[in-house]
Formats: sequence, C-alpha cells, structure tokens
Amino acid sequence: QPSRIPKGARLPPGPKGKPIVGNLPDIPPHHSWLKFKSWADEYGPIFRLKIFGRNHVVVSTEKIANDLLRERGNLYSSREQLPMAAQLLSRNLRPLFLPYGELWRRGRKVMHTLTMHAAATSYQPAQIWESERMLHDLLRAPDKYELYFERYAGALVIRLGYGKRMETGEEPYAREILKVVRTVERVASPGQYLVDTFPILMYLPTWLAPFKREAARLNAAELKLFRELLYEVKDKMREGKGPKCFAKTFFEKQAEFGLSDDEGAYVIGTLFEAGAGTTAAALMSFVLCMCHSPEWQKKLQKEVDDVVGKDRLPEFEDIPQLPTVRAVAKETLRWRPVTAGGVPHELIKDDVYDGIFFPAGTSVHANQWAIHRDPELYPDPETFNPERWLSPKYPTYREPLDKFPNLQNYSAFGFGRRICPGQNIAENSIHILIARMAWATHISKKPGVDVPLYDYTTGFNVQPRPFAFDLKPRSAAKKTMIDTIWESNKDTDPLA
Ligand code: HEM
Repeated sequence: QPSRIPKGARLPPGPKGKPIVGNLPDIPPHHSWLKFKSWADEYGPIFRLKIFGRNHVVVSTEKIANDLLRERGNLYSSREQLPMAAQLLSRNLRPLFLPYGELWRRGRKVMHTLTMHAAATSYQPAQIWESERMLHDLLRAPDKYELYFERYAGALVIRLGYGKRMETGEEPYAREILKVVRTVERVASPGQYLVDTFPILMYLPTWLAPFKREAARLNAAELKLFRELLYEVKDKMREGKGPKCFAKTFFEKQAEFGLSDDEGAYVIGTLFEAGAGTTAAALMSFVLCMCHSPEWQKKLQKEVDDVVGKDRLPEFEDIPQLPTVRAVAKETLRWRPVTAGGVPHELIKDDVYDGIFFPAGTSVHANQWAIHRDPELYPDPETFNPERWLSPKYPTYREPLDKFPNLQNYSAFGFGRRICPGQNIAENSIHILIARMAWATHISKKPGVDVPLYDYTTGFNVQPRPFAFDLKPRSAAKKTMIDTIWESNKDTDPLA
C-alpha cells in the first residue's frame, strides 16, 4: 500500500503491531473502546490499527466523524462484509450489514418511510400504552426492571412491526426472536469464526466446512421466523383485518419500494434486534445515573411536578416544556453510550483527509466512548452533568430550550447515511419513560450497597449488569392513579 499513498499525504499514527496478527493481541476482547480511548490520548484523534492485514481507523472527535462519515457519505457508508455474519448467516439481506448499494438504499427507504418524524409521532399512543404497563409492573416488582424495560422495547417494535400485542415476552415467537438476536450478536463478534479472519476458507466445500452448515441452519431458522411474522399480516390483510403496522405498509407499497418478500421480511424482522435491546439498555443506564446522581433526580422530579402537577401523568405534549428530562436523557447516552464503540463504516475508495491517507476497504470506527469524552466539547467529561445541555456556560448548549437538547443527529445514534433510522422512535420512548418515571417513582441506592460505576455487559450494545437499587412510588395516590389508568386501558388497542 505505501506505493498508493499520494504525494504529501501520510499514514495515520498508531500502535506498532506484530507480524501477521498486527495489533490484535493488544486489543482487549471486551470493552475495546476503553483501550481505543487511551490510544487516542496517546496517538491523537485519528489512529490506525492493523488486524490480519486489514486496516482499521479509529476516530475520536465528533467533528472528524462528521467530516468523514457524514460530509463524505458517498465514500464512508459501507460495511465490512464479514463472511460468516453478513454473507452466510444473513445471505446478504440484513440491512445492518448490507454494503452501500442498491439493496441497502431500497431497504433504507422503507425504514425511512416507517420511522421518520411524522410516522414516529403516530406511534406515540403505543408508547403511552406500553409505558403504562411498564410503570404498573415496575412499581410492583422493581427488581424485575430488566424484564420490564426489555418487554417495553421489544413489545413496542413487535406492535409497530406486525401489529401484534406481546404479553409476556415468553411467547414462542418472542423466544425465537430472542434466539435470533443472540445468534447475530455472537456470530458478528470479532474472532468467533476463522473464516472471518481467513476469507479464503469460504472456498471450502460445505462437507469440509462445519461453519457453512451451521450458518445454513441458522439462516433457515431466522428466515422462517421473519417470513411467518410477515405472512401472518398478509393473511389478515386478505381477510380485510390487517392491523396498522410496518408489514402492512410494506405490502401496500411493495411495488414502489421495489423489494422482494424476503428482502422486506429482513427489513422488518431485524428492527427488533436493532431497536429492542438498545432502548432497554438506555433505560437501565438511566436508572444507574439516578442512583449516582440524586441531585439530578431531584431536579427532574421538580421540573416534572412544576409542569405536569400531581393530577395527571406526563404526556408527549409536555416534552417541549421539560428540558431537564431531555438533558438527562442526552447526558445518560453521553456518559454511558449503548453502542459504545460505534458501528464501523467501511470506506469504498482511497481518500485523504487533513493530509492523512486511508486506503479503500478501511474500517472506520467512530468511537463513541472517546467522542463523548472529548474535553473541548465536554469539559470534565467523567462527570454526569446534564447542565452541559442546559446552561450557556457550556459549549454544547443550544437554544431554544423547548427544542434543545434533543437526541437528533447525536453521535450516540451514529453518523451520516447509516445513522440510526430508529432514532425518532427511540427518542420518544426515552423521553416519555424518563418523564413518567420521574413523575411516579423515586430511585435510590440501597443503604450500604454500592452501585458499580461501569460494570457493563460485553458485546456490541452494552448495558449495566444487574444491580440492586430501591424504587418506590413517590406517593400512594400516584400509584393508585397508575393502577386505575392501566386497568382501564389494558384491553384497548392503542393503534386501532
Ligand atoms: C437508544 C436506542 C438506540 C441506539 C443507541 C441506537 C444506535 C444505533 C447506532 C449507533 C447505529 C449505527 C449507526 C452507524 O452505522 O453510524 C444504529 C443503526 C441502526 N438502528 Fe439504531 N439505535 C437505537 C434504537 C433503534 C430503534 C428503536 C430502531 C428501530 C425501530 C433502530 C434501528 C436501527 C437500524 C435498522 C440500524 C441499521 C442502519 C443501517 O445500517 O443502515 N435503532 N443504531
């Protein structure tokens, strides 16, 4: 490659690697973003890693991430085609892994139609309904918070995707979906399969390649599930009963979208894996933040009390008047990002930025952990401080406060053309749930029991491992009100 470097350009700096394996031995298998952050402190906001001959570049400021991934989106919007995850398991149909091209563009258009601002607003009744069920159950059994957050987020996507009501999350189809999610997480984790490191193994005949047989089995299982869910809606539509949902919109506009049934099945089927765990993880981190920051919980509660009063629950119409709610949401995702290492984008053509050369095929990681700790943008970055979104003293402050802060175009949701298409829906969920939890509940550490600052799960999207805390209703009257509301709404269909 050095021969390809244009005159005057240079390669990015980076830690020295070993022959063949490159930097692999120095990258921790879990929470690699922490190590990437310390390398950024040493080598600067753009540094290079090599893993088995592949180029990786890690970017550690928001500006550079936007300059590359957004401003040069025509170059920096592809994904690495991992043989096992993208090709064999997903048969090149999973939108998250699709290369930048025609199929991705068509799938993305479907997602955009289904999740853009106006559409997202029309789903608010489902979020209200799910939030009532969540609060009702959470106040009864706070130690099951993980279950209730996951059910909230999972049931929402299932309702939006297929018009189905998820009761417990234990239904056979729900178990199947969870299996699919776990499989993708496992298969896509770096280093799981030799074929990802040595793509030449793809040429092995199936009888010599157990990974191909395994992938074929896993692919058949997920495709069957996605088809069943989709065709269930089609069958209902034939009877003239199709509930309003993504699958119905897909069939109504299928010709215009230009996607086959299986392509559509993947677009809708994989929303669960992208949208359920991530939203639940953000809520778990919110609880963690409240345990560590009682003073901000107090401010939250005061704001909600002042704006909403005691006699009704917060509604979506209140959100513009609740800047502290929005600031706490944004600060939670800054301090404890869900997709902490970012989802890498692949560069499709040689490029030079600021005198630095990146060859085509480079995997570009916008490391959220480091971006969110850039002291220029976030003074005193290790402190959970929602004030940085509320006071003109801070570089991240923006007016007007009935609009900002919000979660739009926020690094926590990625960058450029690949930016999370679910961000409007996620934003609505997180805002309404924080507002309603602040109104109804009080969260605190259990006396004498510490809550670890960063004891998080491993993987792509991370959440705090289960921790003990107290959660109590703020008053008996509020608890009764939630019970009454839930009793009267539980048998209704919010999207009917
Ligand atoms: C707190 C919640 C969420 C977080 C933190 C989050 C974060 C992200 C991030 C960082 C990416 C990668 C962006 C990039 O490549 O630059 C992404 C992609 C994606 N997200 Fe989300 N997300 C959330 C919720 C959702 C929801 C609710 C949905 C669906 C309803 C969703 C659907 C997707 C899809 C389909 C992609 C793949 C887009 C593509 O590759 O073109 N996400 N998300």
